[in-house]
Amino acid sequence: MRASLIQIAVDEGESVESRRRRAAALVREQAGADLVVLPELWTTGAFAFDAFQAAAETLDGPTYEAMAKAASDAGVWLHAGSIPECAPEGTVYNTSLVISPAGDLVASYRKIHRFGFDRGEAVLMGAGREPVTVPLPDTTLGLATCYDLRFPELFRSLVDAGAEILVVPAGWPERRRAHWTLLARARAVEDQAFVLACGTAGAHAGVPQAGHSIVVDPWGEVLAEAGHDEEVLTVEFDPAEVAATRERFPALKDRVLGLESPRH
Ligand SMILES: O=C(O)CCC(=O)C(=O)O
Repeated sequence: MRASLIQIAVDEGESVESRRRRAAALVREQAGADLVVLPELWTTGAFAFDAFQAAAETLDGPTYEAMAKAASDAGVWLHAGSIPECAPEGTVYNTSLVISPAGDLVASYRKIHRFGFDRGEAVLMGAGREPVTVPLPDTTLGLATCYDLRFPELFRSLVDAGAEILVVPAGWPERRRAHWTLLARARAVEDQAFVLACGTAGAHAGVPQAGHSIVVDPWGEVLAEAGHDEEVLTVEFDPAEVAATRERFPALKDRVLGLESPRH
């Protein structure tokens, strides 16, 4: 499988429309890849809280339209990152879209763990409730978004549902870059899965972004890592390595579920 992670720059000086055009052009340039991934909230920026409401769109809105066309022109599976989704009842969610090479929306995932404690996304957006996996022809994707990376139980539920490639679009800040790399590797090792974690470059709302998109194999080895600036990170790997790793080192089979409460 050939995957391209588009670590697009999200800077304040650029309009949403311009960035959408640039993202579509970058997706088209990935013709020949099997899977292309964009980051979290790349239309507005993950920290541009004031922009969420105005930029919120429906699942069939302008970002889906532009990305569906780009995916079908390039003939790729596209994880189009996430958008501020305006749901029919008016709630805004941080929602990822997966689009087939025919341009169909095959899955959407509303971010479950909202970031910000008592501000930002945590108060402005609704929380998703449903983990989502996406079957591709030869493997299965498990979807998570940014802050979700800190919650291993979500990833275990994706693995239990058959996920072999964990795709994590993010808008991770530079300040906590060490956590990003460490957590991406931890999720890969403990879940014996590929992790494709695609962040943004640039700076918006006073928050410099980490970049450093990363692809980790089921043994925890880093297959590729981007730098700090806008970049397309391309990597080739064999999804069958997941089954081989789980067979060779069957730690997942030793899970003990339903533990009793700790004794005091
Ligand atoms: O967990 C972190 O440090 C960053 C999370 C984040 O920026 C987000 O979920 O938008």
